[in-house]
Amino acid sequence: MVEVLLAFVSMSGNTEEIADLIEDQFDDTSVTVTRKDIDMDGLEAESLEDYDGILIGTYTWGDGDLPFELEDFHDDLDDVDLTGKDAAVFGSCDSSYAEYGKAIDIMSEKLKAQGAAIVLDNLKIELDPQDEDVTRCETFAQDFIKKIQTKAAYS
Ligand SMILES: Cc1cc2nc3c(=O)[nH]c(=O)nc-3n(C[C@H](O)[C@H](O)[C@H](O)COP(=O)(O)O)c2cc1C
Repeated sequence: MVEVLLAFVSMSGNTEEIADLIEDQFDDTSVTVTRKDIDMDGLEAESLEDYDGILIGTYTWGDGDLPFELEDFHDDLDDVDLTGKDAAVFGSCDSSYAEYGKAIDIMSEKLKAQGAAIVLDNLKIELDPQDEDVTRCETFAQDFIKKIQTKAAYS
């Protein structure tokens, strides 16, 4: 059984909408997805070791900063070995800010530094997903599922 974690933070619901679109793509696949709203459900960094694939969603705060709710999680990842995991990062951004979606880049870099393979380009959606963004979110999820299924088939 291939297990994927879909974990996100969302202050005003935009990143959650993206997570919903991604989660839907796992229906009727052989891949099991576990959804976590980090602010509500909590998430221990070391629990990432339990999954084959990791999808993290985040909005950006301040001047290109991680949201407060992700700071401890991000720091705790220092002690977690993600070698052998496939990962990708997504989130809602706002192009009126200079550091567009920077928290997505920060989280992606951290997962990579801990050994995960970042298998897709970071997915940055402007505010809430519009029609063309829905397709981008669905394709992102489908590509991730394909990659993780292919990897499972050869391991
Ligand atoms: C105080 C503040 C600072 C922000 N800073 C950034 C930023 O640096 N870069 C960016 O792309 N978006 C920034 N945003 C925009 C949010 O990331 C954006 O509104 C996003 O859609 C929120 O996602 P959510 O609905 O999932 O919470 C900021 C928003 C606020 C309120």
